[in-house]
Amino acid sequence: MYNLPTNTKKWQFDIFLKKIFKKKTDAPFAQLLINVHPLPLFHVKSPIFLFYSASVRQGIVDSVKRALGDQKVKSVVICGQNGVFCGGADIREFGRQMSGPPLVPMIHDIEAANKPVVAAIEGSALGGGLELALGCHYRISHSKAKLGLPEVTLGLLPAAGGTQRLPRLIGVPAALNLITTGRHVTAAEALQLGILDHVTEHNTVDVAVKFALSVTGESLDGRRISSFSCAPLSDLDSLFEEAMLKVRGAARGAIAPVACVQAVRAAATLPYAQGMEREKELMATLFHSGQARALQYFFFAQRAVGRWSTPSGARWDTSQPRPVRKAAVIGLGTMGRGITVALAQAGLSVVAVETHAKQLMEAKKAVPSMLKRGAVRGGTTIEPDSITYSETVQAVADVDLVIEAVFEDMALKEKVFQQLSIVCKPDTLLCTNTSSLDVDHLASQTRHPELVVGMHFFAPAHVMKLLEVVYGRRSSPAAVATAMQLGKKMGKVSVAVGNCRGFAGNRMLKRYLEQAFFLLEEGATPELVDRALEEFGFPMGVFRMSDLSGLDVGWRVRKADGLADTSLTGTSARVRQGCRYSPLGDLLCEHGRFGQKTGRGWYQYDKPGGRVAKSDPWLHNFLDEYRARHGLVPRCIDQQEVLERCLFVLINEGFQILEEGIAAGPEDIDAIYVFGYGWPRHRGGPMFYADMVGLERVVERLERYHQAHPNVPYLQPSGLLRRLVANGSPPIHKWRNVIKNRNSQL
Ligand SMILES: C[C@H](O)[C@H](C)C(=O)SCCNC(=O)CCNC(=O)[C@H](O)C(C)(C)COP(=O)([O-])OP(=O)([O-])OC[C@H]1O[C@@H](n2cnc3c(N)ncnc32)[C@H](O)[C@@H]1OP(=O)([O-])[O-]
Repeated sequence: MYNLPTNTKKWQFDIFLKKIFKKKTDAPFAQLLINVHPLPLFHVKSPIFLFYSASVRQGIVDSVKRALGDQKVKSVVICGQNGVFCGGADIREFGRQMSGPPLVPMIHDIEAANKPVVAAIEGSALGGGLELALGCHYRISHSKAKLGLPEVTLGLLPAAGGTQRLPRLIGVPAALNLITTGRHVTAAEALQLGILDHVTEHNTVDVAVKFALSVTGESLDGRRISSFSCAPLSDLDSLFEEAMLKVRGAARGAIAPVACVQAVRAAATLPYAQGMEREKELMATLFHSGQARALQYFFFAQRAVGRWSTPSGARWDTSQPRPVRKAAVIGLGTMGRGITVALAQAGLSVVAVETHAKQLMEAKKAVPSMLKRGAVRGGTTIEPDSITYSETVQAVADVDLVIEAVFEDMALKEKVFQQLSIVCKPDTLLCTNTSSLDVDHLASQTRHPELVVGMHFFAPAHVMKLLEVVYGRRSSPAAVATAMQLGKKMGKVSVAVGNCRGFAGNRMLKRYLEQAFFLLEEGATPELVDRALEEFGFPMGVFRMSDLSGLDVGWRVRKADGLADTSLTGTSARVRQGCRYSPLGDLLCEHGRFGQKTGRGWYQYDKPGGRVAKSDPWLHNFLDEYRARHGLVPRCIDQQEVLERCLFVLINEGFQILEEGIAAGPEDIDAIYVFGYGWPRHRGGPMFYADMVGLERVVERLERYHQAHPNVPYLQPSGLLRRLVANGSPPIHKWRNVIKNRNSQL
């Protein structure tokens, strides 16, 4: 077996072949194993996209041509390098001018070859990588490999024959599922589906070589997938109608899944060549789309947040995380239970503490069933004794890290941190799951404030991917690094943010919610506002979401802030600290309308805990009376205004957060909103959306709404937003430079 360095030039490859031929001619098996240009993958800094980097594609095209043209070569094995086959196209290249030999003809040449070509798959065979393997006559894989056509997650479709060959190989229903979801499958599932011919635990290339030798000279007619027909289906139309309904329902406006269904339909209804034309046509509708740009931006954004930094100069690559083997959770309410489950699922031993006997009992029942459901979903098994329960904080004396998740009340949390500071080992990290309270204040309750950080989980904590890691003024780099790493170990996307009221996510959400309330005052209805946001792509509009999370949660915070005072009348009823305020949410709560949990909120539900929201005539009367009482004349509000007021204030607060250094870059805010608040991924995130809409337009609209509502100061465009526009609205990947120059802190 011969390996070539990745940057092998064509002429070097020729010399390599000459040397091989010279040396091996007398070898027993004259069939030459052509390691068709080792395909390095995922070496950071190494080029990943082998098919689209012209030189690599040229290298592959040349070596395959040479191998296929050489009479002495009886079979070919295509394999990767460093245990990875190929992750498909280099996504970074999509924004650039494409060059070099096209992918499709190369795969055709391999498929049409008159000698067996075997793909030896290790690590990943994704996108164009799997499409190459589908062009081969046989596919051998290592048992740990992952395979898939994830193009739809990048706003694209498999455009190198994947939509035409996969349905012919494994059938339309299975291919539809893989292509419209973009999910990765294990080698075992790929074998069961019929994608693979053999799975091995051993050296895949060796097995592939032996296999390639064993099939030398055999007919390949039955091995050229493009010549297959799709397995007949009883009712093709209803299958595709159903599939289209399903993707449209799940896609919430994303266009790639719809195009994927159309492309697979072509495979089921058209001859291969016409199907390939259809695939090409559909890819052309996606390739330069805004959604594809948004999804490809987000592919890198969610990886960029791992490279965190803080204003004090702490960074991901210079801060050493501490090992965390044993953790504790204080408070076993809804959040505490979810965090306990997530820690156990990450393989940690957990001490779960609840001082209220009833709540402890309920948690002891709930947590095991949550773990069981998780085990079924994730195929994971949890050691039954990995969680121990206790009624006293003393039980956490020997843990490495504690997450406090008691009721959202500062006085209660202060007491817990004072206790922990006494009970725990001096180097134990003390973390709080508060969603808005002051982390620095809690740190000041302890002997080691440098070991205090926020770990803000999102409900349900064992399901939601987002984790805001909140660093305080005195949090040490090691404390931040440890929390970030633990988050990753729990399968979370951890985003480092600074300590301020509501941190990043909830701080922006407050502005979004307030604008929604103001829109109701001015004539909108919850239905109109929610429809606009759901058509934009949110899974739930702001009012349906509030009903789900409970109106009383926000009410408690507003009361704690001294805002929720419905005894005020006249103009002062709708003004707080000189700014406009809407008591609508407070009034609803005073009517006991907390949302789904009470069966009444902004909508009505068939019973307390009901999930299906129905318009509520009571609510509409209540709004009419409220407007009349405050002399508000309702006006016609369209979806555009709803979107601009709700989303642009959220975005503007995002810029304010970047300006203050609370978040290091736009990717952090976009990851927070996509993974924590349902911002549609195919819109990239709030900051990317602002870049797409145009920063000038965002400024112009905000100024227009501020003129109309001068007592809403945060409608004024933030300084950073104005500065970016003054700097010619540079593209989003250049914003960090503008931020850096302004903010010496960063
Ligand atoms: C014609 C054809 O039909 C079409 C058109 C296509 O083929 S479209 C392309 C289809 N292919 C994909 O969608 C595969 C995408 N990649 C992944 O799913 C994962 O990467 C992975 C393979 C499962 C490995 O996960 P990982 O967790 O081990 O490492 P990582 O942190 O994710 O990645 C490690 C580093 O590699 C970078 N990277 C990974 N895949 C990349 C890719 N395809 N292009 C460019 N960079 C990539 C990534 O940004 C990171 O960089 P940095 O942050 O270190 O600077």
